[in-house]
Amino acid sequence: MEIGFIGCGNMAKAMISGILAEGTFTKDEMIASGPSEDKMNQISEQLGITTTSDNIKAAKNSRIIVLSVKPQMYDKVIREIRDEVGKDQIVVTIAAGLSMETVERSFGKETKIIRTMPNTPALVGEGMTGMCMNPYVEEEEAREVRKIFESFGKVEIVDEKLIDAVVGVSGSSPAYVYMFIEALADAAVLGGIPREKAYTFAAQAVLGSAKMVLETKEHPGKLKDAVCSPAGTTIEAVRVLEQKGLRSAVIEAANAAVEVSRNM
Ligand SMILES: NC(=O)C1=CN([C@@H]2O[C@H](COP(=O)(O)OP(=O)(O)OC[C@H]3O[C@@H](n4cnc5c(N)ncnc54)[C@H](OP(=O)(O)O)[C@@H]3O)[C@@H](O)[C@H]2O)C=CC1
Ligand SMILES: O=C(O)[C@@H]1CCC=N1
Repeated sequence: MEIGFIGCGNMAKAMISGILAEGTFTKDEMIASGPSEDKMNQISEQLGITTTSDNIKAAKNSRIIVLSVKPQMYDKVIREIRDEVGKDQIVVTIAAGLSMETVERSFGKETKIIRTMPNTPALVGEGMTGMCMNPYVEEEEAREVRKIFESFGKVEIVDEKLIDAVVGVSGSSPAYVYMFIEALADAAVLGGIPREKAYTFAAQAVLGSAKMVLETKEHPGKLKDAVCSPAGTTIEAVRVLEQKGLRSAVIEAANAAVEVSRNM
């Protein structure tokens, strides 16, 4: 197998779907493992990849091993598979709060580790991943894993000390953005728009705004100013958002996520 996922929950499924949609690997080149045989059979039916309830089988047979369990499960899972992981295999972590040093300590030997922080929009090919690697990883190997992650979105190589900040800005942030979309859609419903259409209006406005930032490379403040007509509707909404502390709420919220990741 080219790639094996140990643990196949929300994040692994998003990544696998993204990889398959892009054709980076075929179904036959991927394996995933998890504790529940029933759940793994369901995933095999849904995604068409090989699944197993045996983590050792998934680890032993994969060139690249993605540890996609909750951070609290890492040590247990690594102890289970470590004797089967050779020095040529690449271990990719996606957990918040777990340093490469901690992961290497659990392996108890020199191990090629690539630490990443992806996000769930990988499912639709619009993920954002922060990535770093330890010195045992060859440049070519890092390039390959980067390419895999680029098959479902954008990738930035960062220093490991910045990964906690990546959790705040992109790992966790889809949740805050969904809350914003939900609230905007509620306001649309209040204004008389049917609920289903309200989500389209709200989500498309967020998507388009994000695209404007990425594609025009203009400062977001400048783009905001261009929407605000003098004495118009938007500046009134901006006034209320400032009054209610939107910016401060977002900064405090993202920083709270960063702090949890730092202290995990
Ligand atoms: N969700 C997100 O947006 C993001 C998550 N992450 C990271 O991804 C990792 C996984 O998160 P997420 O996908 O949300 O979590 P999930 O709970 O959805 O997935 C974890 C999976 O691990 C399985 N599992 C539990 N115990 C074992 C075991 N002993 N061996 C193998 N598999 C096991 C679970 O199976 P079962 O359900 O049967 O118990 C479950 O399917 C975390 O480390 C998190 O920090 C990173 C970026 C974004
Ligand atoms: O909530 C979490 O801990 C994980 C990490 C980033 C997004 N979800």
